[in-house]
Amino acid sequence: VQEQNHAFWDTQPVPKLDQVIEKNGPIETKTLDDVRKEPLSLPPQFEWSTIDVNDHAQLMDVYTLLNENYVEDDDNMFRFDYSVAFLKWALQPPGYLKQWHIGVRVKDNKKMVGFISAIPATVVVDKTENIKMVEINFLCVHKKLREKRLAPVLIKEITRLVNLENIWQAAYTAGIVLPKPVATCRYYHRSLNPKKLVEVGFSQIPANITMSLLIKLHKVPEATKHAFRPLEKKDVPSATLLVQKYLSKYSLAPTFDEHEIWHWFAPLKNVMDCQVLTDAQGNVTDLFSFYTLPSSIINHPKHKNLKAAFSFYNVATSIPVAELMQDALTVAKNNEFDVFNCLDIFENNQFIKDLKFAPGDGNLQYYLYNYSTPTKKSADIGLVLL
Ligand SMILES: CCCCCCCCCCCCCC(=O)CSCCNC(=O)CCNC(=O)[C@H](O)C(C)(C)COP(=O)(O)OP(=O)(O)OC[C@H]1O[C@@H](n2cnc3c(N)ncnc32)[C@H](O)[C@@H]1OP(=O)(O)O
Ligand SMILES: CN(C)Cc1n[nH]c2ccc(-c3ccc(F)cc3OCCn3ccnc3)cc12
Repeated sequence: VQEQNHAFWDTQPVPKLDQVIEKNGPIETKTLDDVRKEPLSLPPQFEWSTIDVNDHAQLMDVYTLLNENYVEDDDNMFRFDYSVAFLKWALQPPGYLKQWHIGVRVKDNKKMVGFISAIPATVVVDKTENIKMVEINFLCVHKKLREKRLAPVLIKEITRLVNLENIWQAAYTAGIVLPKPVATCRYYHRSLNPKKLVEVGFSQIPANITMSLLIKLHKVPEATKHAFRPLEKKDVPSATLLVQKYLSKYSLAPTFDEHEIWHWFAPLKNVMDCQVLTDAQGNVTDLFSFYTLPSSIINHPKHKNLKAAFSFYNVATSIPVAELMQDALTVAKNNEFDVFNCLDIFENNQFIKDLKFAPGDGNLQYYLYNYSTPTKKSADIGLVLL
């Protein structure tokens, strides 16, 4: 029995928490005529503000709002610190629309106090349904304006602007349980700089082992075992075929055309690392990728930031996946990352233990908006949201 009453989510086309779902399909069907033409009303002291991420000042407003008010861990010790370059990359994939980068500002002083974004994506559900949808991300309300029901207004406004483009489904993830998770995934951390992680309280030193032993236990090879090199534009055709073939095995996965592959996987300093192995014909046979997402360390005297790598998409066909990821750890360590994070999605359970990942303290829930589908196991998920 589910006691929770979700005053907003119970009005939305999402399955109830206690609903058992048998088949796939939209929950409601509307036409453009049903979509409001004017923006949702905000409380009188606020105004909508479409963010032009090509305008550095406006992008800085988004950066600052998130840097000060975005997702924290359960103990409020760390807060994600998405960089300016990361946000520009995340918000401007092929086909992006600037009207889907929505800010809320205080009318008097133009201070940004809210944000939500949508980017276009094609997501395949249960290997059969190719759905043109959006990925929703970076929902944020300033700490001083919490629990005033502003989030539902932001969500309804982005829904309206997406519907106006004749798109009726969305994918999103969150650390909290809402109606109704498509999958509940766990996250895992591989220490690369155990001394700093212990100093900042990210991890504890296990009983009766010394720091020097902890460091030794987490050593990674100084050089990769295989001849990985950064992805280049010439690799895009074969990398696209490799990634597409791999993702088609999963029950929730995106499709990427060549433009999207180049956008999401092109190496970008402090944002995206992607390295490949190729065969004698120059075709990509193996690929690892991870993104750079530091966290601010809240109120620490010595350390201000934790440099974290987050596993993105990885494909191994000529070597075992554990060797692919071992080399990814080496590249991350050599680039001064403190920790390498991944979820228990894809076939990640095949390397999480052997490569000494430790479980994190929470879950990441996957959601679809206006689409019913039977619950998936984590290992069925082939989609990564930033
Ligand atoms: C066809 C297109 C469709 C597009 C849209 C698809 C859907 C997209 C959905 C969005 C996906 C975002 C994905 C994403 O960005 C990745 S998840 C990260 C979300 N952001 C953060 O956690 C940052 C820190 N927290 C905040 O800024 C605020 O706490 C937020 C803004 C989160 C809530 O602000 P607040 O001041 O704390 O709360 P009220 O305004 O009073 O509102 C309370 C209502 O909001 C519901 N709530 C709370 N957190 C939520 C969350 N993370 N998703 C969805 N709903 C969330 C909550 O259940 C309640 O509804 P209920 O009463 O029914 O339970
Ligand atoms: C996915 N994307 C939507 C951001 C997002 N939103 N909500 C979240 C909740 C957990 C994770 C997450 C995902 C993978 C991972 F290895 C660790 C994580 O969080 C650790 C706890 N934490 C939160 C902030 N600083 C530390 C991401 C997110």
